Amino acid sequence: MAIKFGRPIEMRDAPRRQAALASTPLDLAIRPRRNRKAEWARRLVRENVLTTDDLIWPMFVVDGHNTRAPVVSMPGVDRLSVDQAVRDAERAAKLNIPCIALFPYTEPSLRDEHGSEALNPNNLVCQSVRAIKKEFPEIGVLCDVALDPFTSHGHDGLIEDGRILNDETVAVLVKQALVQAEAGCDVIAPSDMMDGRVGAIRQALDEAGFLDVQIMSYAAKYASAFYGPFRDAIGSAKTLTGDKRTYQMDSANSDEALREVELDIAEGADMVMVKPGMPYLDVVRRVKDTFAMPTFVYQVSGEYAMIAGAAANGWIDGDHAMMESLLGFKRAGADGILTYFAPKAAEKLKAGG
Ligand SMILES: NCc1[nH]cc(CCC(=O)O)c1CC(=O)O
Ligand SMILES: [Mg+2]
Repeated sequence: MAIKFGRPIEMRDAPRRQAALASTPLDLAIRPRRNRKAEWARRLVRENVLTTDDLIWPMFVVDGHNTRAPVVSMPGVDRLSVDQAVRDAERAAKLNIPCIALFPYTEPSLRDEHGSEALNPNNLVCQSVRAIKKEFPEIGVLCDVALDPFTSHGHDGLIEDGRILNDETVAVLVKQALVQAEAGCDVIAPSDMMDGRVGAIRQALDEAGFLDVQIMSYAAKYASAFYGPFRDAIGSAKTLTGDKRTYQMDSANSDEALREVELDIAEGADMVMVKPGMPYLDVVRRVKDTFAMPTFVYQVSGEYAMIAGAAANGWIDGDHAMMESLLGFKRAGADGILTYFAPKAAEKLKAGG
């Protein structure tokens, strides 16, 4: 039979209506449904799996004690005081989740034009890293490097006359990364999209003796509407002036993503990331196929909100949509996923999927 992913030539003029109504079996040698006939058969031919080893759990930390403050636009996600972040780190450790990621809600009084609080060795992120590593040294801790949680204008870098300054920002990010490494952070994750920051951070880490601190670069990070709930969570949504399109990537591009990733690898990134996730699965696939690097994807706040919000309204099966979306990242070639669903997914996997 002449067939190449389309309708077989021989079938082109076949009387389809007659075949559909016929009571005799179709003369089909090939019936793809056979391999789907039972759960054991589906398991046997399954091409991709999601495991707990694939998960990184992003958490939001806030000042206070014994506090869990819900993020309204992310049903099921709270801002945690440091003591509670330690409790969730314990939950992560018990679930065998390899790594957690920390993002601060900075008090508005501590935000300024230069994001100075980012360099405070006792800021919320550093406090959390120390507290978590002290009790659970075996869990990986990743810290985001960018100024947006700390700036009064909500941008990831320094501004002059409405322009985000690249090289001046990189100099500050290097200091931020060193402060985090000093606190005990295992993975530095620059999310700012300034040019040249991976190389500058790698050099500074090495000079300071942090040879084993890894860099996971947000290499292909797009200017996305899907970051909205995250900006609610860290409190930058209301203050952000303008948008981030002069540094984050244009959604229309994927060749450019390969150039960005290539640069970050050359500058010393140990792992690379594509972000957001679901609208950019093609980019994940291209990056993985092109560079064969440890490739991560961030299922961002807006993606989480779509699934969790629809599930809360009874519009979709939340657990099923969660697992389907995570498996989609694996199918696209991702080695791991940053997702707010991490604890829920890990619990489901532990219970047998
Ligand atoms: N540079 C900060 C940063 N790090 C991670 C996210 C988004 C994560 C999410 O939406 O879940 C952002 C937001 C942004 O760039 O505006
Ligand atoms: Mg870059």
